Amino acid sequence: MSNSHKLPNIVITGTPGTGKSTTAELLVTQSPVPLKHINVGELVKERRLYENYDDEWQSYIVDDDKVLDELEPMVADGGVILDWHTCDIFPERWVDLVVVLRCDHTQLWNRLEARNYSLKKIQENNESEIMQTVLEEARESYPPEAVVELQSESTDDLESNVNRIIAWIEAWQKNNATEDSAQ
Ligand SMILES: Nc1ncnc2c1ncn2[C@@H]1O[C@H](COP(=O)(O)OP(=O)(O)O)[C@@H](O)[C@H]1O
Repeated sequence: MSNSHKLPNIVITGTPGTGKSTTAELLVTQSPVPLKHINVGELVKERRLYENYDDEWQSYIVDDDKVLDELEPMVADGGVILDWHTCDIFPERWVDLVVVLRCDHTQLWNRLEARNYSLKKIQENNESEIMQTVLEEARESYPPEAVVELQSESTDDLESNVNRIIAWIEAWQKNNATEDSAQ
């Protein structure tokens, strides 16, 4: 995708509560280039891209094929931020950068408690963060140079993460412009 698009697609992933949406929203407002934030979890709900709802885990059983069909035209032109707690379903060719947000588990616990998640769901997510499940998933699904792990525990982290992603986008554009003119 990087060869045929003027802007990169970026996945922002991480355990629920690590700060994906907050980071994506700030990135959209601060980016010098236009970016579109897609909260994939919201999209799944709005467009019913699920098989059913699991009461016990309080979550949707997502229909991956439906999600991919829905997203394909949206990512085609680049400049999209895909915000989701999982990343391995997105084809490698769609994605130019995968940002995995991380958070100290005590702080994560408090954030999820503030969301009124059930104890079971808080424990599940907390354990997943400790086991760095999403990071492992990203590393298994994308080339090492495409995966960046960033802490998201403070407002300073938030600002510096957004600045780093913007710097990365600018570098990507420069490389891409060089590739375009060389063709
Ligand atoms: N870097 C950060 N520093 C402080 N609070 C944060 C940070 N990132 C996220 N938060 C807070 O944590 C909560 C969860 O953030 P959110 O962006 O909704 O997470 P996610 O999209 O990963 O589920 C929100 O209340 C948000 O304000």
